[in-house]
Amino acid sequence: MPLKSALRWLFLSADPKLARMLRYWGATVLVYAVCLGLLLAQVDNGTAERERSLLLVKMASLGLVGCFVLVRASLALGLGPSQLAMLQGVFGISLNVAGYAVFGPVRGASMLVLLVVIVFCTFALRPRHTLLLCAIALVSLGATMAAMALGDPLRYPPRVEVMHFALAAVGMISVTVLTGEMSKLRLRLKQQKEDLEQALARIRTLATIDELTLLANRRHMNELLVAEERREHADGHAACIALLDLDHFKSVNDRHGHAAGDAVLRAFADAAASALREGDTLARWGGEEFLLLLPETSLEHAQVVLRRIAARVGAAQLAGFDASLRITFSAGVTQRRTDEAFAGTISRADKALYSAKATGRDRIYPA
Ligand SMILES: Nc1nc2c(ncn2[C@@H]2O[C@H](COP(=O)(O)OP(=O)(O)OP(=O)(O)O)[C@@H](O)[C@H]2O)c(=O)[nH]1
Repeated sequence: MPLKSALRWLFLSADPKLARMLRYWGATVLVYAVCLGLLLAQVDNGTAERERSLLLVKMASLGLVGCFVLVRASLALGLGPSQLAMLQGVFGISLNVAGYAVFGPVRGASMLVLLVVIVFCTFALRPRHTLLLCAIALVSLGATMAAMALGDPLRYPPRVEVMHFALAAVGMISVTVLTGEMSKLRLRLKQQKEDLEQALARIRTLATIDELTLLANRRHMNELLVAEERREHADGHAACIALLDLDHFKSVNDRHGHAAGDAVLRAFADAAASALREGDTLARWGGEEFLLLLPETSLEHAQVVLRRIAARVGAAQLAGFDASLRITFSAGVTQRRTDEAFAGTISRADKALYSAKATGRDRIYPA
C-alpha cells in the first residue's frame, strides 16, 4: 500500500464520530508536542532533569500511540466516545501530574495543560464524568504536590505548593462547572434537534398521506403526476390513470352511520392497496373517489390490475357488518396520450367512470 493511502487509512474515516475522535487525537498530539518541546528546550543536556524529561517524552509518545490504537480500533472494540475520552483524560492527567514532578521551576504550566485536558474531554463526557475526572486530577495533583514538598522542599516549597494547589482547585472546579453547564446545553440542543427531526418527519407524512385510509392524499398524488409527466417525457412509456368510485356509498352512510362508512373506506383502501405492485399508487382523490396511477402500463394490463383490485375488495371481510353489505366500485381507466397533460387524462378517465356508473356500476370502463 503506498504511504499516502496508508496514512489516509490510518487518519481518515468515513464514520463521522471516528473522524472527529481522530481529529481530537491529532490536536492532543499537537498540544503535547508543543508543551514537551518547550520543557526539553529549558533543561540542560546531561542533567538528571534532562533524563527525567526524556522519560516523560517517551511516556507521552507511548501513551499517545496507545490512545491512537484505541481510537482507531474503537468500533471493533465497542468503545464509545465517552469511554475513549475518559481513558485519554486519565492518561493526560497522569502525564501532567508526572510532568509537575519533573518540570521544577516551570511546573505551573502542567496545571494549565491539565485544564486543557479536562476541557477537551468535556465534549464527549457527561457532566458527572467530567466531575469524576476533575476529582482524579485534583487528588493525584495534590498527592504529587505533597510528595514533592516533603521530598524536595527546596525546589517545591510547601507554601508555594499549597498556593498552587489552591489555584489548581479553583481553576479546575470552575472549568468543570462551566463545561458541565455547556455540556448540559449541548445535550438539550441535541434532544431538541432529535425532537424537531421527528416532528418534521411526522409533518412530511401528514402532508402526503390521507389520515383516514393511509393512502397517498390528493396533494401527494399531484406531485407524483408532475414527476411522472417529466419521467415519461424522458423515456416515452405511457402511464395509465384510473378513477375508482365506491358504488352507492351514500346508502352505506345512511343505513349504517358515518363511522361505518369510514370503516368501509378503510377496508376498501387496504384491500385495493394489497393488489398493487410496487411503483403503482392509489390515492384518495376525494370523498369515496380514488385515483390510481400505473406508470408504464398498457390499457389492457391496467384493466387486469383493476379486476384484481375488484376481486380483493369483493373478498374483503367487513367485521361488524351484516353479510349483505358488499363493497363494489366503478372505474374509468385510460392511458395517457403523448404530450397530454395529466389533467386531460384524468378528465377522460372521469368520463369513462361516468359511463361505468351510468351502465349499471360495479364495472371497469376503458376509454
Ligand atoms: N363516511 C364517510 N363518507 C364520506 C366521506 N367522504 C364522502 N362521503 C360520503 O360519500 C357519499 C357519496 O355519495 P354520492 O356522491 O351520492 O355517491 P354514491 O352514493 O356512492 O353513489 P354512486 O357513486 O352514484 O354509486 C356522500 O354521502 C358523502 O357524504 C368520508 O370520508 N367518510
